[in-house]
Amino acid sequence: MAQGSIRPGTNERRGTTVAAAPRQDVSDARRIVVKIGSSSLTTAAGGLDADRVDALVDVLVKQDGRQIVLVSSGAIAAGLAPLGLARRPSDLPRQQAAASVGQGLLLARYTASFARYGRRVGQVLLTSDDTSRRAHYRNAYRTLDQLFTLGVVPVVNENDTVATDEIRFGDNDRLAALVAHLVRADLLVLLSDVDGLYDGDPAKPGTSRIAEVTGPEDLAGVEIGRAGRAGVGTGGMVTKVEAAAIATGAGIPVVLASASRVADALSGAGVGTYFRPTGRRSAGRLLWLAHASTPRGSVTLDAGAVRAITERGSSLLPAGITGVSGEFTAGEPIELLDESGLPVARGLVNFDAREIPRLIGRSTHDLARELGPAYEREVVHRDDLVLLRA
Ligand SMILES: Nc1ncnc2c1ncn2[C@@H]1O[C@H](COP(=O)(O)OP(=O)(O)O)[C@@H](O)[C@H]1O
Ligand SMILES: N[C@@H](CCC(=O)OP(=O)(O)O)C(=O)O
Repeated sequence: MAQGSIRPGTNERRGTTVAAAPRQDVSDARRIVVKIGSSSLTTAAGGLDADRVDALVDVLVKQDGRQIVLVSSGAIAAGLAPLGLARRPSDLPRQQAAASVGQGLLLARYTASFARYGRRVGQVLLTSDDTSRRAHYRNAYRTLDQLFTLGVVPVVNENDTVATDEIRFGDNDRLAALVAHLVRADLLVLLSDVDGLYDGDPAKPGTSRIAEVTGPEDLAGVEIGRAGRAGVGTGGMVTKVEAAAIATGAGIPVVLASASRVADALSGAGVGTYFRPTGRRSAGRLLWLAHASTPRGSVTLDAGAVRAITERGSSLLPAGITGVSGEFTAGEPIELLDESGLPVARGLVNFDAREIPRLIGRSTHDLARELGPAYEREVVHRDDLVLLRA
């Protein structure tokens, strides 16, 4: 582990304190995505905890001059008791049934809680898959922006009832990072039942909180675990660290903190773990394409096509394709492989898989003459393509 670059902060259980670096970008942030996990919204018995919802809302409504998007998990957890389920089911249909019952209850809880301050909430349910499509991405942005304009607090969750295993986020951490990018947030705050990222399993003695992560090299050797104590969360720290990497890579700072310290986390105080931005801010939905979509198949490119898309920013034309695999329809995400089968890029394809064999190696001009003008199009347009290698 790169011990030198990790700044230890307060190890609350051991009572030692080291001053953390100031987080100016956190205190200056105006548009903020706050994500809260199931484990921070439930009672010990597993039901939705109204007091914890109120405690969160009490802080969020006091963020004067700031726009907040709340990404809230908890639909499945909230649906367990009404369905007589003792614990979170492991199969997708019962998880979806629980989410279907619980999402309404979750929103009703937020609606009542924000109403104490005369504030309204709006439900936004997103799937990972459709948000990588251009029209849907634009629409999601427009809806969220309009909710801000109207002073409504958007409460986002994954659309659990329609998401299949293949396209599911499952956890809301990466969804929150992509929403932060979608709304061009200045900050992402991930709230959990643990007060930050630890250098090992926090349940074990001798592990301590990491106050700041400056880049991926700081995480070498850190034991990032999955299971949560409460048994209602899903991704553990793995998905939180992945979410932090997505957001910081897009220029958005991240604070990972305990839900009970949300006020401090939002103020820029040295609580939790602060992940410093590593990349530049970027616009567009291509981040979604890289991180949210599940490719439905692939096409293999010859060396010239690989160079054209990686070095010249070109679209992928039929002439550069040597093979196709998988079942996909036009508009779906596919992977673009080099001749050795390694992924080069991901893109939204303009043809069905079954149409591609007869296009392979042909010029768009010839195809148009032979098959009609509809065939004079790229297989993947450059605007729908994201490179997976630098
Ligand atoms: N290195 C680590 N640092 C902090 N927490 C960790 C680490 N490894 C595993 N965890 C576990 O991750 C849990 C949080 O993840 P999860 O239960 O999915 O929460 P949430 O519902 O908030 O998304 C913590 O309760 C903790 O037990
Ligand atoms: N969409 C799901 C989120 C699943 C979940 O448990 O996520 P998290 O607690 O953030 O790890 C729900 O609302 O139950």
